[in-house]
Amino acid sequence: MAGELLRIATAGSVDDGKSTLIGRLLYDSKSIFTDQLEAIERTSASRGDEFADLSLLTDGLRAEREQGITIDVAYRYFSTPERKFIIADSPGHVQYTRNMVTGASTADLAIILIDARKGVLEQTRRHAFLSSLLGIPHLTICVNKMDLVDFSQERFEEIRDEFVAFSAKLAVGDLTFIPISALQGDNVVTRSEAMDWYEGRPLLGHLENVYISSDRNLIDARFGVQYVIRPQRSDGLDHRGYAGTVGGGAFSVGDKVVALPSGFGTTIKRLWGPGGRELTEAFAPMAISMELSDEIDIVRGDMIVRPNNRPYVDRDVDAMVCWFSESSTLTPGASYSILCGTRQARVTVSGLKYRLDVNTLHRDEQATSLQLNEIGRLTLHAQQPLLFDEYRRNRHTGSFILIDEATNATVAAGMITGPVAHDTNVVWQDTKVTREQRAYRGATIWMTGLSGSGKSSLAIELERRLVASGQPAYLLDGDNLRHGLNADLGFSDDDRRENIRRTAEVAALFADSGAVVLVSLISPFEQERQRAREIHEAKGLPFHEVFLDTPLAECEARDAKGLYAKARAGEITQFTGIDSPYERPENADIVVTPADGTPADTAAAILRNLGL
Ligand SMILES: Nc1ncnc2c1ncn2[C@@H]1O[C@H](COP(=O)(O)OS(=O)(=O)O)[C@@H](OP(=O)(O)O)[C@H]1O
Ligand SMILES: Nc1ncnc2c1ncn2[C@@H]1O[C@H](COP(=O)(O)OP(=O)(O)O)[C@@H](O)[C@H]1O
Repeated sequence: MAGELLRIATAGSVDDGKSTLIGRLLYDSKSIFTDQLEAIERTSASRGDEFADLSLLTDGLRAEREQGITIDVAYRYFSTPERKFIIADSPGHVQYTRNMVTGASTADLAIILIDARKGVLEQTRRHAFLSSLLGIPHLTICVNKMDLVDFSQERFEEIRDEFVAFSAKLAVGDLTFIPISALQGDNVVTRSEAMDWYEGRPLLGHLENVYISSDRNLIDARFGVQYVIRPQRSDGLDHRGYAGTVGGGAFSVGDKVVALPSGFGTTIKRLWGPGGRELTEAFAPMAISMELSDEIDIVRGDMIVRPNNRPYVDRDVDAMVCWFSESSTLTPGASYSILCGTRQARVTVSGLKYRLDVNTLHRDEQATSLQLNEIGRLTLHAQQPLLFDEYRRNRHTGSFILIDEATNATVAAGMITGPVAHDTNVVWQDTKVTREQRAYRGATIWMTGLSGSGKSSLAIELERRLVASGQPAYLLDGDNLRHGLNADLGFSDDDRRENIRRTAEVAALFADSGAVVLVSLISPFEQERQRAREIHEAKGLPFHEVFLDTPLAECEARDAKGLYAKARAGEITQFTGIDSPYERPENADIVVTPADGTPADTAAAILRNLGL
């Protein structure tokens, strides 16, 4: 735990004693330079104050830093033998929401100050709501100025109970209450003798011990490409690499990865950490660079992930947004540039669902715009697919900013709720006939492989044999579906995904009716094949994935349709295996190679194998 970094956000109004508290933490943990300290003591003494006014320290520093900074969040650093700390101090004045959203979005813990005399105020509720919206895992409520209420346990408990009653409505993770006097130092760094009824740790002890390791998302490996490093012979580092920040999980040398949105698969060859140190493993939130085993086309804004754990790749997102701009308002139909991870795209506000009153949590569904500091739920439509997770799952890959293209100003920060949910007014209609009552039990046999790998030949043979044996069977061939159901789709990655999705849905309907469905579709993407399986399994239908593992060279030599020749000549583009990816199945139920013989031989073996 030693040396682990804790990011702290503070919230409170000017009078709550926030600056004094921060000053006290710095002062008592001996992180203030002596000369600065003396100056403060002199000023305080000249004012006749009994205690050194520590707010002078942070306020002074802030004033210096603020020049030219539009969003004024001051960061203070200090450390103890246990931990390192960064405090983002967002001023409590009118810009509170914007500042807090900016300063607190990466915080592990938020400190909310309550004046013991005043109790829970509207702004306390607002700060608690923002902390919960920002997904800050730990919330520490410091009931300050306890010296002014005679260190009363009763008053402390009254405030605590009131806050707990309110926060029950919010998604607050870990909640801690500490009675303090920032001015006199009670329960800040050392235990208060005046409040022996309080049995918990003082604030600093709490900050040193709060358990944060399990807050990080260690499961979803995410690496957004920030820069492409090109080979430069002069510096000896003659390689192509990708630099960025690990936004979740961990990556090791040798890991299988895919680059999104292209879907090209490869492995990690080398990793470097800060200062060019070579690593065997890198994890969030390290800034690293990565070299891959294959020269694949990756650009800034792409994301490197594991094949079996991918973010959403979608053009439509549903999000909570905080509007930052003083000079403009957010209205549906307006377009902005979105920066989501390292990816930049053009988006249009496709809908404003409601504006949220942060004080009452009331949702105004009649709202038609968002003004400065207002928060709303909306949908965005991007011109290119975005790569994202839900904010509550990953704060790094689930957040974004909106930029005004005309002024280049950041006008909003957003937290992604998820991809846009489809029409929720549609209810599943159950029918009266159960699968058991039908004469035949259906299933889907899904053939995947390169063009020319033998999918259609095998599927035709399977269908012929099944029908001959009296089993209803039906062939869904990619080429044929593209003449009708999928006539609107081309061969872009997105269109192929939609092609696979539709075909999987139709296959599941046929299978549900009792037919054995033979699907013959290149279906180049692992995630969509997996989705096809899930669509079947959700309905209790057997799904068998058959991978026609015919080498590209062999498919190209066959070239029954002359398409490879055309693709090589550049007459057709996005051709699978040539300039469009094919992700080899990781979990196929059956793998067929040319050595297995004719389609008739293979069909017979498969039917035997499946007991059909
Ligand atoms: N650019 C490009 N890439 C791949 N295939 C192409 C392309 N253009 C046309 N064709 C022909 O379309 C057939 C593939 O369609 P699918 O629906 O199976 O493809 S996919 O699953 O959506 O990737 C495929 O049929 P098969 O050869 O039977 O696989 C091709 O004949
Ligand atoms: N097992 C096999 N051995 C040799 N050639 C085959 C085999 N299966 C298919 N072929 C031939 O390969 C070509 C492409 O087959 P096809 O079934 O149309 O593939 P796909 O549907 O995957 O594009 C055809 O000329 C076909 O006769």
